[in-house]
Amino acid sequence: MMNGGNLVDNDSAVAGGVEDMYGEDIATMGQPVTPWTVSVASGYTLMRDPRHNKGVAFTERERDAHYLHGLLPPIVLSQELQEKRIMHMLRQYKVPLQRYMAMMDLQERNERLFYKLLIDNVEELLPVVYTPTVGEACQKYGSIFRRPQGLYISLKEKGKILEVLKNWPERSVQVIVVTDGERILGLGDLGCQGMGIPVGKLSLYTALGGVRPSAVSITKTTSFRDCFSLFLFSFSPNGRVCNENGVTDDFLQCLPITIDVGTNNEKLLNDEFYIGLRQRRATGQEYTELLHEFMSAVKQNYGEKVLIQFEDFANHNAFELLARYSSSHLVFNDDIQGTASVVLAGLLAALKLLGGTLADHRFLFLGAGEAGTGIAELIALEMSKQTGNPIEENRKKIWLVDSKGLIVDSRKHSLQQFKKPWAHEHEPVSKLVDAVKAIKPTVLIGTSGVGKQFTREVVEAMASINEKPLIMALSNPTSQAECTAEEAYTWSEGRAIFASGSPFDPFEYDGKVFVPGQANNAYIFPGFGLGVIMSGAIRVHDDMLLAASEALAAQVTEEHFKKGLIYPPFSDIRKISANIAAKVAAKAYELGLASHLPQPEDLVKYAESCMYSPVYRTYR
Ligand SMILES: O=C([O-])CC(=O)C(=O)O
Ligand SMILES: [Mg+2]
Repeated sequence: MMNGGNLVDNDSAVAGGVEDMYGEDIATMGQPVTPWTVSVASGYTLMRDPRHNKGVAFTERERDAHYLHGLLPPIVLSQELQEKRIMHMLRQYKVPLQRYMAMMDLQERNERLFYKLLIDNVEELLPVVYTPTVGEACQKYGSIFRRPQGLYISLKEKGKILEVLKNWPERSVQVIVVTDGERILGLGDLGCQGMGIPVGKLSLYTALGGVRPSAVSITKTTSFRDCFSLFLFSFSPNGRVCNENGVTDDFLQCLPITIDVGTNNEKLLNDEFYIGLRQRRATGQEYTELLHEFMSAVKQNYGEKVLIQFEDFANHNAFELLARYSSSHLVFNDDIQGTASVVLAGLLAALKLLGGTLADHRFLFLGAGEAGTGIAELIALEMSKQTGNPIEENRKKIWLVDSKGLIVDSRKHSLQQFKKPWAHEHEPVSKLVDAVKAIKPTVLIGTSGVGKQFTREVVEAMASINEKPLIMALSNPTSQAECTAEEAYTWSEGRAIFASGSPFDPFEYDGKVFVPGQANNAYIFPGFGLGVIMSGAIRVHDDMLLAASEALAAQVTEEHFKKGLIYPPFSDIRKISANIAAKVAAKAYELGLASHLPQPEDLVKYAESCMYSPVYRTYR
């Protein structure tokens, strides 16, 4: 039974909170906790433990109780002042990668301070720990490598994956984000260096969605043997030292994983600092078997209810993995489903500006991969919900262009499976601008992974067809965006409604300030995951994605619309995530997929009470 764990006094579990999953959440903030299960003669180890370290914020009483005197300068600072100091330091760095490295160092040193910074300064720091900077970090991961983060599973571990999972010190993992590094953002194959993505995504799970973090504390790395010898000296006030596995903490956690099957990136293969297997990618049966072993081992080790988020797999594997495991595992593909949900939310909100219903619009995509076809399908599904029309009818309002031109019926025989539903009757059209002129879309969506494809001609064509062209340039990072905010506003003479995957600054055109929205799946997956976890959902259902989209769209207010925004600001993300979580959980209960019974009465309040808070706890 996973109860409050050892950081919280078990007797004082309070109302609210997910009692059997979370001990240390907002609902228990006021109570003192024991930072250390195995107390030792010197507090030095406590200070080196990122999960419990507070640096100069340790109070006099804590310094007394935990043998810290002399190990710290005399000053005692508040967490707020520490935060101010580090923000000031970060702003001195002009190179984004330096900020990224400073943030990673902070995460490794003082986890709560890291999350406090991230939560309080989300709009400023999201581009540092996430897109676009995380993309550059992955490209240079070998050169900037310090302490390993996350779990690496390579071809070398074939046949032993379960053992490797057991090397990870946390037993109670709740969310896994896994990549094989083949399609990192729009940057392509970065092999093992894709690890930056699962690490970054899981930081957002915690900062934006309140799911417990993934960093490892020293207590939990203690082996049974170490525990035993320490046990001879002392034991913790609540009497719990280690269980028989040498694991001292039952909290449910996040786990970043990279599966290394090689890389086809020549530059990395020749890079002396590359951290992965120096071989070309395994494919076919070898790949399938490794992934199958992985999926089975995860279920065996962590049980049915661990949420496995697939991230940045190449198209040819992403669809298949999702299809193969969605009936046996709790799986979610962020690039297909998360992106679809966030874009649909933007469209639902944009209807207030554009008028009409979803079914009144025509959609053209550049890019027919995971994001493109995932979004297209969810739009068609929502249209069906709204109109009662069969989904095949609705698909006809949605057109996709790939690298060979408009997807049309005459190409059907040579198309990959996931593109086939979008092959409608039409003459072949090879260029995007001609497709815009032929299809006359009201909405243009870029999911190609290739930058600068929405040229002046394309945007002007959209603006000549539509009073308010809706243009979404979703490819990440910024370098891969189909066009910039400035280009969209200028070339449409200030008429475009624009959103992008990576952030752009506000832009002034003709005396008016336009604030571009960020249509990034970071709006959805943290709240979505929280909703799945708090309801104990056993499977992901498309209706849960639709519920998430509707919940996000409902957070856009009149004030946002006035600025041309179709997404609420990221600064409100914790509240937004709680609302998304509540709607997703409600849908899981309605569909009979929830296993945490009975259903809490007020799901929003419940979600909020479960969320991790980065404020320092008071130590006994
Ligand atoms: O990471 C992001 O910013 C969004 C995403 O999933 C991707 O581009 O693959
Ligand atoms: Mg992704």
